[in-house]
Amino acid sequence: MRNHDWTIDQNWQAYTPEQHQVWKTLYERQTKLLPGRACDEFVAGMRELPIAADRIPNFEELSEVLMRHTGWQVVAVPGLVPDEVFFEHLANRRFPSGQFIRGAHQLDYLQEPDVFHDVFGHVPLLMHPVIADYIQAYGAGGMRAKELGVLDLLARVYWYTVEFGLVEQRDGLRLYGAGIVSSYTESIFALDDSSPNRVRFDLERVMRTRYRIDDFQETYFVIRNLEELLSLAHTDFAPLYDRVQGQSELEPGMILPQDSVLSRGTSHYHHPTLRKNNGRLV
Ligand SMILES: C[C@H](O)[C@H](O)[C@H]1CNc2nc(N)[nH]c(=O)c2N1
Ligand SMILES: N[C@@H](Cc1ccccc1)C(=O)O
Ligand SMILES: [Fe+2]
Repeated sequence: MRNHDWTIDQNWQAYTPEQHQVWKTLYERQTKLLPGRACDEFVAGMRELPIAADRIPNFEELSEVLMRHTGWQVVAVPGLVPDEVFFEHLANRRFPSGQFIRGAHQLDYLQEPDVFHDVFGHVPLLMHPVIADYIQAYGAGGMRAKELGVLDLLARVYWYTVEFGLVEQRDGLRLYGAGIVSSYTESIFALDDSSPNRVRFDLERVMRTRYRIDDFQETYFVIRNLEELLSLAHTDFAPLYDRVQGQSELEPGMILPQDSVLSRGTSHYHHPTLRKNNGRLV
C-alpha cells in the first residue's frame, strides 16, 4: 500500500532470482563501459556504496551509507510520482527511487525510471556534497517554479544537468548525467566524437531548450566542474523566468551564433547501430 507521500515498502525479499539477474546483466554491462567515461565523483561514490552485481541494492543499506556522508536517504516509489511529491522528497534529502526493475526483454529502454536507472544512475553522485546540495535545492526550486507556472523551464535545467550533463575533467569530457550513465547505448553516443552537439552550459540558453524523452539528446551541455552547479542553486531564478518567457523556445538540435560550441554533431541519424537500440532511459 502506498503512503501519503507515495512511498512504498521496497519489499526487497520479494525480488525474484530473474529480477536480480536483470540487475546483474545491466550492472556488468554498464560497469565495463564506465571507466574513462563516467566522471571521477561518480566512480568514487559507486565504490563506497553497497551496490554490486549480484543483487538489487537494498535501500536501507544505501540510506545508511548516504546518511553518513551527505544526509540523504533512498525511498521506494512505484514509478513516476506527481511533481510536487517529487520536489517535497528532494527538498528533504530523500531520493525517490523506482522499486520495480525492467524486464529482461526491455534492457535498453523504458518509459518510467526503475531501480536500475534511479540507483545506478543517480545514487552514486548523491555521495558528493555538491550534488547532494544541488538536488535538494532543485526540490525547493521546483515548488517555487510550480507556483509560478514555469516548471517546464526549470525541468530543462534538471534534464540537461542531473539527467544528461557532461563535465570537463583532467583527462577529457566525462559523463555525470544519470540518464546517460545508466544507458548502455547513450553512454557511448554522448561521448562519441562525431555524433551530438556539445555546447558550453549557459543557464538561460538551457531554460529555452526543449528536450526529447524518447531518443538520444541531439545536444549536451557541458560544465567545467560539478561546483558550477552550486552557483545555479544559489542564483535566484525568478528574474530569469520572466526574461526567458519572453523569448522563443529552441529546438533540441539547434545551435545559436552566440553558443560556445565544443563540438558540432553530424546528427545521430548517422548512427544506425546505436539508434537501432533506441537506448535511452527516462
Ligand atoms: C519536473 C520533474 O523533475 C519531473 O517531472 C518529476 C516528476 N516525478 C518524478 N517521479 C519520479 N519517481 N522520478 C522523477 O524523476 C520524477 N520527475
Ligand atoms: N536557484 C533556483 C532553484 C534551483 C536550484 C537548483 C537547481 C536548479 C534550480 C531558484 O531560485 O529557483
Ligand atoms: Fe532520473
